[in-house]
Amino acid sequence: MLVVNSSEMKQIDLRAIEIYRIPGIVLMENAAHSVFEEIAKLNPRKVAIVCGPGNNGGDGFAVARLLKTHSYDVDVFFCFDEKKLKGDAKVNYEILKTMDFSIIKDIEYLQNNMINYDLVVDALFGTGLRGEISEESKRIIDVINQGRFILSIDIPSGINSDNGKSIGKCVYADITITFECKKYGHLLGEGREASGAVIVKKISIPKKCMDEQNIKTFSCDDKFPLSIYKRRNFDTNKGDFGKVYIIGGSYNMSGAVILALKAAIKTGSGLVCGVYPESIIDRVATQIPEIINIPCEEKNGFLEIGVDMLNDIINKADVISIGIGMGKGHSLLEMIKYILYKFKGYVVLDADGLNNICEDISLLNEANSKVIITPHPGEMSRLTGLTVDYINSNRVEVAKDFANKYGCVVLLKGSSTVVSNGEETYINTSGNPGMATAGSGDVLTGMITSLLGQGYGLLESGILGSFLHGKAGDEAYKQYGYGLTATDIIENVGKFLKF
Ligand SMILES: NC(=O)C1=CN([C@@H]2O[C@H](COP(=O)(O)OP(=O)(O)OC[C@H]3O[C@@H](n4cnc5c(N)ncnc54)[C@H](OP(=O)(O)O)[C@@H]3O)[C@@H](O)[C@H]2O)[C@@H](O)CC1
Ligand SMILES: Nc1ncnc2c1ncn2[C@@H]1O[C@H](COP(=O)(O)OP(=O)(O)O)[C@@H](O)[C@H]1O
Ligand SMILES: [K+]
Repeated sequence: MLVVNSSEMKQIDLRAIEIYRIPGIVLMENAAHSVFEEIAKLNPRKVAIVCGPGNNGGDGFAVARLLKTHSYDVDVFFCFDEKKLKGDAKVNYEILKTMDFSIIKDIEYLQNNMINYDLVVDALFGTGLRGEISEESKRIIDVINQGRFILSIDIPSGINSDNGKSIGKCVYADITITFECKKYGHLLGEGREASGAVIVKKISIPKKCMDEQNIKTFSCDDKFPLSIYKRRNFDTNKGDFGKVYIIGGSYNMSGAVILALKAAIKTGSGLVCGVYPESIIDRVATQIPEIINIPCEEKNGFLEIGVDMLNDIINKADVISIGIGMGKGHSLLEMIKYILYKFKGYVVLDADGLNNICEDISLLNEANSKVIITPHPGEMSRLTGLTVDYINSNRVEVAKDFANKYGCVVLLKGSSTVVSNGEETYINTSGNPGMATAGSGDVLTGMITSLLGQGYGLLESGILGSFLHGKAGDEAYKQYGYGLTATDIIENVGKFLKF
């Protein structure tokens, strides 16, 4: 499903109005109808609609009229100066005034009588919200949040529709009805939680008008990423699913590479090779009998792979994952460089693979490998010099820009993972806060490595991998709640890999 920011939505609306000659008031009426339809399903006894001074408030006024004409008991709250109203919002406000509507100015009234309302509609601010919100608006949001059931129109008020950040205070809705397509704010940051269940309704904007916007950002829903996953022929053998190498681990850090190797096997790889320091062979080999062990020379507990062995790996591998639990050092950076120049297959760079290349990030541009990087915001901050806060406020742009600049696929981890090849960008929202646990990212790396080996492309593996990782985490959550572990995620992956 398409995802837009506020400026893209505005351009779509403007084109619909100016080029396709659909009056704005018709769009607002359609928006109001679609909200009315959803409210009717809830069959409320008494509804409070809290309206703001812009078109989001205009939607609210129109919904109030539709409810009233269908004999619902509805009160409108409007705590702003009516002189602020303009355009279509003003038209709908004026209509209400002709209908003997009680438009209540005092939000305390709602607070004191909340018990009487079984539905509160939040039509305070939509995609036009900018900057800080006043104490007065915060007070209104506090009161809305006391509602028994809260429906937000377009986006919960207080959420920045471009990045999901709460600008001071926000409504926490049970459901959000939005128009034509999702906004970034429904999927990212606090907005993901604040939106509740998001329902997308058509408001008669022509498909051509949408297409002309040339939107290349998408949300992942159940159907889409799973439809990438291919059924296997009966007549297959283990060699058909790629030979993948996971290079990582150090004397003090063996768990991460074990998790990645297990995840690769459990995601369906036929041949998984673990390349790690020889001193941890007992730990790794006893944990995963299914892998091919390639113990290597080491110095002070860190990998020191000779050129002959590197060449052997490069010749045999379809996919090489580098970095997990590997540590940082000059010879490790040299090894990564060597692989990136010599190897023409897929490379997954994660964790210390990324921490090592921070010193010489331009090597990504010179790479002959096809690279996917899987940083969390901290790693992305080290790679780019941007702050974690900036990265989290601009997740889509940061991932997209990096992918463009360095010619790789970027999978930016977090509660909503963003995957971009610079042109197309996907936002994944499967997963849960229980997955913020040590080793969870190592599992994702193993899964992506495995999918690349099975023939999925860089972008496909990133999208499918992050989606499956989240789904497996959601299954693990059902069993163990926030006590879920990285191993529990691995155990649940297979549930989604069947037909
Ligand atoms: N376009 C269309 O065709 C359609 C659009 N539709 C609907 O329109 C909505 C977008 O409407 P919008 O652009 O009028 O913005 P909206 O969210 O109501 O807020 C603007 C108002 O809030 C105010 N305000 C802003 N920031 C503030 C702050 N920090 N603190 C306090 N006040 C602040 C701002 O004041 P100003 O900055 O102008 O002084 C202005 O008065 C969209 O979400 C959807 O619901 C549907 O009808 C379908 C068709
Ligand atoms: N709140 C959350 N909701 C969904 N997924 C999450 C959440 N927190 C973390 N994750 C996922 O868990 C993984 C954590 O990876 P990472 O930070 O690299 O951890 P580690 O280094 O311990 O393996 C990422 O895939 C991330 O997207
Ligand atoms: K709203």
